[in-house]
Amino acid sequence: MTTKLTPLSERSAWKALSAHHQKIGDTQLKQLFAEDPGRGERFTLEAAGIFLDYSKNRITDETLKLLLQLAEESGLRERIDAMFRGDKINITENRAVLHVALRAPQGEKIVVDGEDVVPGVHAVLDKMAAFADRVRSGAWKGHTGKRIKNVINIGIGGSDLGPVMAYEALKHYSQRDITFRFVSNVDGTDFVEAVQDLNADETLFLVASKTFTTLETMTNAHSARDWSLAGLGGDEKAVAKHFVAISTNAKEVAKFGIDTANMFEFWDWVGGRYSMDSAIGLSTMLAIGPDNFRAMLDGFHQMDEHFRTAPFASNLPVLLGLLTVWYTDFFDAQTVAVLPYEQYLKRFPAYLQQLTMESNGKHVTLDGERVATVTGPIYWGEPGTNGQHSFYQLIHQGTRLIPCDFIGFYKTLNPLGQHHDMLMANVFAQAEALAFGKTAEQVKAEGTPDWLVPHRVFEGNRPSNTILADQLTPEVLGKLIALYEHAVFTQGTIWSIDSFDQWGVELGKVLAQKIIGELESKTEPALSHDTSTTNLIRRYRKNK
Ligand SMILES: O=P(O)(O)OC[C@H]1O[C@H](O)[C@H](O)[C@@H](O)[C@@H]1O
Repeated sequence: MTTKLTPLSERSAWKALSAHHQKIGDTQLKQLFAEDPGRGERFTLEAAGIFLDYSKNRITDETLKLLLQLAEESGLRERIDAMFRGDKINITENRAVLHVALRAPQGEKIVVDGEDVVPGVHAVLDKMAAFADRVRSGAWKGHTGKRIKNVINIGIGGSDLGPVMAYEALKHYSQRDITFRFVSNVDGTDFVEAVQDLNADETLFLVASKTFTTLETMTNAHSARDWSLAGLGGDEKAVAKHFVAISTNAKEVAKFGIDTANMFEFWDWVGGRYSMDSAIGLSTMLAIGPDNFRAMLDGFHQMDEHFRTAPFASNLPVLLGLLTVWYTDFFDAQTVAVLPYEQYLKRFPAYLQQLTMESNGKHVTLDGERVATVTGPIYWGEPGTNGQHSFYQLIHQGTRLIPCDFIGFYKTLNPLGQHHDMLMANVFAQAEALAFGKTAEQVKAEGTPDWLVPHRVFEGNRPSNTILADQLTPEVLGKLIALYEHAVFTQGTIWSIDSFDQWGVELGKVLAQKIIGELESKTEPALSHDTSTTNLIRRYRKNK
């Protein structure tokens, strides 16, 4: 970093926000709505076909003004420009951060190390499309001449969560005569269960790994290779028809035994958790076809352009990101619940967990100083209405403040009687109940005995966003994901952290490597761990 950043707590907007929070922090949403009849319409924003109602947040016009000022003071504009320009803003890995280039239309120019990366992106997309067409049409044959009926993606983290989420989200558009499965865990059960009813001669494995060195993925890929060869008469030549690789690391791909002609490339400027729209999305393209995949990319791009060009006050990802900072740092909210009222988005919260928490789970600033404020909240959630019958109790009546993002669609992909209206009624009802609650007077007026009244009171004043879109199409999915990607970027910029590295995952990996040897050694290993770890290892060795 060339210029040293003003520490967050010394930025004038931050100080003003602290004072402002003292003043309005306890103000009730009920009061804010009563005082301002236009609030429910004014605090909304529609862009790129995504509608956001943020009126049920504990904010006033002044809060918004100060949050937007904080974005300016934190250099958000410059950071956005730097990212889109291909600057190496991932400073700890000295890398550009260019997931936006993955959806840049042909003809756009984004230069990294003197090279325009956009033509390469489109060359890979074309290669993926040609391959996907062959597999989907049956032109691509397995080793024994049969068509591919099963596709198994082997990957973990960003090489799994994005593909699974997108496959589930876009299942409506998928080719139903191909079975898709996803193997990620190094627990052998994951692989064994995924293949137990499949024939090797009809099964294609996609080995997805940015580094192609990840322990879990390589272990699963080797087991897949053994399983394939066993089912195909042990002929090594079969590998070429049943394995393709998706990676940035051609050397390791070749070492594994996959012909690099069967490799779909991406680049070090694509972070794992930002890679589901790169070649890592090959399973998605195989499922929904190249046209739908391109429509998804177009959706991403529309949100990218909105984020890049819209003034902050009318910028969806900026507002979403700033509101999260507001609750995390001033209300001590530790989590954000993401609640999609759309069954197809059932894996969206899990996907967002890596996107948000691996990005902003950081405790040092870009300057290497310990942060002075709290950073990345915990994201979690389940699709509605299921969550309502499980954990919503705590959101409504517990002691914690949990800001919620409700996500819903005007139209369902599966019209069925009254189902969709019922589903959406629940979105609106939950947000209303959280915000406005139910007073003791109201409870009493219903004839509730006095002793029961406190139990039945809803305090309200629980904030939420409601995000609405037309229908869950590939394009809309792209927009939604980009919305969160850029909201995470906005948060990371305010906190002045590197949202694009993930050093926190390293230590456990290194220690596990050592312990694997200790668990497997034939002779009693000399152990030099703490007494707890030593004891656990000994106990496992004795009982395994
Ligand atoms: O794609 P790979 O190189 O196999 O990495 C898979 C995942 O593992 C790492 O540990 C990181 O925490 C993730 O960011 C990454 O997505």
